[in-house]
Amino acid sequence: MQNILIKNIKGLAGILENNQAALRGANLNELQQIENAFLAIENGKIAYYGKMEEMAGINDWRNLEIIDAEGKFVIPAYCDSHSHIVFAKYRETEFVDRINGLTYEEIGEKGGGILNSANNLANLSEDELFESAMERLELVKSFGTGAIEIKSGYGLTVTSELKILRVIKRLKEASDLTIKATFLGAHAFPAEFKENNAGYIRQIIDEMLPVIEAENLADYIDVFCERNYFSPEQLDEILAAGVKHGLKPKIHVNQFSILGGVEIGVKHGAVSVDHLEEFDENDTVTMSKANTIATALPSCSFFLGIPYSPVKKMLKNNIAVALASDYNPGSTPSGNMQFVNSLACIQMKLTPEEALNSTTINGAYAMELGDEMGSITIGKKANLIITKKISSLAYIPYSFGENCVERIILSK
Ligand SMILES: N=CN[C@@H](CCC(=O)O)C(=O)O
Ligand SMILES: [Zn+2]
Repeated sequence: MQNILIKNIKGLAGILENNQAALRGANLNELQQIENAFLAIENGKIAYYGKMEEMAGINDWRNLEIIDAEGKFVIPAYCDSHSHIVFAKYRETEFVDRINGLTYEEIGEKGGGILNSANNLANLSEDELFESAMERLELVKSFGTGAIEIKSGYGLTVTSELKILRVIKRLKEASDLTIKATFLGAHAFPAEFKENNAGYIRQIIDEMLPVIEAENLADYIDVFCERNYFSPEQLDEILAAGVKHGLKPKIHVNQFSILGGVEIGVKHGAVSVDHLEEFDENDTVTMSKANTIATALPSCSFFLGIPYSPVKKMLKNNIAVALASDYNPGSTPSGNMQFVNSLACIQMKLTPEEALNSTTINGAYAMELGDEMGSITIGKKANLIITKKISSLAYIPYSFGENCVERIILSK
């Protein structure tokens, strides 16, 4: 990567030195900023930054791309810690079904939903899945995403789950985004295991996990713990097996109902527990004492018309909160993290600063990438957004639907 000097930056925001963990409570509202700044990138890393008048520090001007960012902001690229972007087809017919009165849960019960996506995916080749997922990665990159977690979960057979994870492994190599892979074989019970749940769980534990470990196909294990999907007991069993195979949990819990999944995730050392549209006092107590990050997915609430996760209350209780897209064909057909910031402010009442920190540094920690990216920090990877000319940082969530990103700089 060529060395880069960005000069005349209107506002360099998201500066964070000497930080070692996800931000909590009032710290999430702190967004350190330098006006009229410069930032220098050497060998893909943030080498120096400061006020324009301090720019003399740079001594090697050879092989240097100079970017004039007058009127523009430089912020960390978004870290999207929850997505399902390897899928076969969008599901807009279910969208129309919902407009006509069916609920997301009723569509799932009729064999639509996740099972529909699994049927669509079964016949596609690894190459076809790779091509469409690469296009989605380019799309989210254009909206400012620099790192993303991608789940399997639309396979639901040994062959198809491994196929998806092999696609994600190829994406990790081919894309300039930083990618983490999550095994979500426990996304739904396939129709043939409807009466024999234990049989499918045996496939996950005895046939999928050993191959995943042997081929190093995943970083995390996920389970959709929900009524009609996986019970708390099944969650417990699958997480224990995943941990034995070296995978840390990052799980789907409390989307529609509270079944005790948060506590089980924390017990197994989950990096994050995700969704949390439903969240009670027990969950609050558990999460305020845990290192586990609470990841909310406001675009899913927006699209399905379900409650927004009570993140403002979580912040008051000192819980580490991240926000992610949940990009998938069923509940969230968008991976636009600027829109996530808009919903965070408009619907969840976060400040623009809290929203930005939740989608950058805390998103990075929710993928165990907090030491490498997610903030403007000397020595971190230069994963940055240069905005268009905008009046203030609050303009980004305020101008929902607009793309405020002019350029994204990424290094892996
Ligand atoms: N809720 C479970 N999984 C996905 C949606 C899956 C689908 O509808 O295809 C989610 O996180 O929202
Ligand atoms: Zn999800």
